[in-house]
Amino acid sequence: MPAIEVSGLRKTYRRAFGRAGNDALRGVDLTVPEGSAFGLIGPNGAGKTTFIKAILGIVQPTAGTVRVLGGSPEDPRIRARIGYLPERLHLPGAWTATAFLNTVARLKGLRPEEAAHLRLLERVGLASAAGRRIGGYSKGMRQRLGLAAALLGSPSLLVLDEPTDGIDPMGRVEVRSILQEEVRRGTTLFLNSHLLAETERVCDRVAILADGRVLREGRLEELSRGGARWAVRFAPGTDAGALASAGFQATGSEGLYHIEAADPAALNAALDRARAAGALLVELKRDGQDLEAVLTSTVGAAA
Ligand SMILES: Nc1ncnc2c1ncn2[C@@H]1O[C@H](COP(=O)(O)OP(=O)(O)OP(=O)(O)O)[C@@H](O)[C@H]1O
Repeated sequence: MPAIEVSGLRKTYRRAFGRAGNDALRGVDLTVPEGSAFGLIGPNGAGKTTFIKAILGIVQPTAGTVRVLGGSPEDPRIRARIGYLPERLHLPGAWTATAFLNTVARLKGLRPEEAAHLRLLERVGLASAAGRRIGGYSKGMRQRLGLAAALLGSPSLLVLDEPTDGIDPMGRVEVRSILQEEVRRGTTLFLNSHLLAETERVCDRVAILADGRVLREGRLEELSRGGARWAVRFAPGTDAGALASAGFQATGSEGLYHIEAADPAALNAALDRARAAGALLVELKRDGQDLEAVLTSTVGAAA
């Protein structure tokens, strides 16, 4: 059973005074497999937040169907299994983080457990600020608290709208490792982020949304077409003829070669042939497009 199954989803925001509506989603079909780490990317105004709100039952679709964790997003039993970090967080400034988590736990139908909440605050790097008023928190601290609230009760599905917004680079590394831990635990992750490097590091599937439509969807390595092609750098002085007969194509740049290898065995066999000819490997990386290039070329081609 997929974690999220959306078909023919449309959302038109009505405008006042009878003016034409604003089509935020124009017929979206999307399936998010259970246990996947799924990234939604796209330009400003593409409909990403609207899509997230629709799968959470926060906005009512104009047309189409939404199933989440096998049920309706409006079912409180389904909602209790979803952790959500919204794009714009509204936090009560006069409260402490612990009081806030206690209330969120109650709203989720969980028993407030102080020790567990403190562990959670520690996990998001807020242990030392647990007793401080939220009003005095920085933007990044507020995001971390929002993430802690989303993680309450070990949800089956984690929906995060720009989770690292305002978080410093060190903090992003921490957040990333929390998300990776959750995915390893079996949680399905649905991530909307403009930080494509984050999506690339955390997600295994990606959908590109633009102007209310899904332009591409698939496994990250399929989208980046980097699966079979490798860039290999050898130490200077290697016999170019020997490398060519080992299957490496010269690029014109000193020591840099390309090779197509369907799987790790084929890649290693080619490297063994090169080494047998005296070549010394210096650098090896996949020769695909990064997500930024995939996004800009996909959106550019559709415009
Ligand atoms: N409450 C609303 N009323 C009217 N129009 C809205 C509303 N919310 C969003 N829209 C419009 O719907 C479209 C999609 O907005 P949405 O916020 O879903 O995009 P997004 O991809 O999340 O954008 P961003 O990356 O800038 O956050 C935009 O044209 C936006 O102006």
